[in-house]
Amino acid sequence: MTATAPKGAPGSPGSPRELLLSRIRDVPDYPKPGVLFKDITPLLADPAAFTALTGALADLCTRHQATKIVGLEARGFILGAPVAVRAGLGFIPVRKAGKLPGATLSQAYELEYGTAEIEVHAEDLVEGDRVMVIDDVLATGGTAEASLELIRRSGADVAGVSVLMEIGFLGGRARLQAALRGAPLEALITL
Ligand SMILES: O=P(O)(O)OC[C@H]1O[C@H](OP(=O)(O)OP(=O)(O)O)[C@H](O)[C@@H]1O
Ligand SMILES: Nc1ncnc2[nH]cnc12
Repeated sequence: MTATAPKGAPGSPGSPRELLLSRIRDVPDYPKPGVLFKDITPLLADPAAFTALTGALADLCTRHQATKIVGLEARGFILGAPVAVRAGLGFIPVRKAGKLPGATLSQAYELEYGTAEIEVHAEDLVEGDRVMVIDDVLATGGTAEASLELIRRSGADVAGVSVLMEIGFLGGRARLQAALRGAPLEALITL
């Protein structure tokens, strides 16, 4: 007799992971030669997949007792806002520099080439908050690392970082270790 994984088991056909994976489109050489871009727009367009995704991320927020959600511009907004609604938590946007009207905390970080800067409204995160960072992709980890610096500088605690997918060979997990200070980094899919 041949053993088969039950429908819905992790990694089996029909599992939530397989559903999500099947809705991520690979686009070679975008936005520049040599990059395999992971396009989530097919997943966003599929209500069953989008619902499964936001439910899984909201469960992580509940499990880690988050009290606020930070979403990283721009794709982290698309995921983080419905996750916040599902988890019953407030949503805090971390934006690229120059987009927020109030007093901000800013953090510069290294990209593959050059530097970038992200900001959060200073009043949005305070001591006592437990913040879950939500994004679609963890690649080199530079963006997530800068967001953790912002959260720590605000006085808030980090409940974790939760992403749809981690591109393992780019080393983001190792880069984030120090900034996580033991908080969990979870990816629904590791590539
Ligand atoms: O781990 P890293 O190497 O920092 O890369 C991951 C980040 O890159 C992408 O955002 P991008 O800056 O392309 O912006 P977008 O969401 O506005 O497309 C992605 O949504 C993550 O935020
Ligand atoms: N390969 C990739 N695909 C989608 N988003 C990304 N952000 C950083 N690297 C990426």
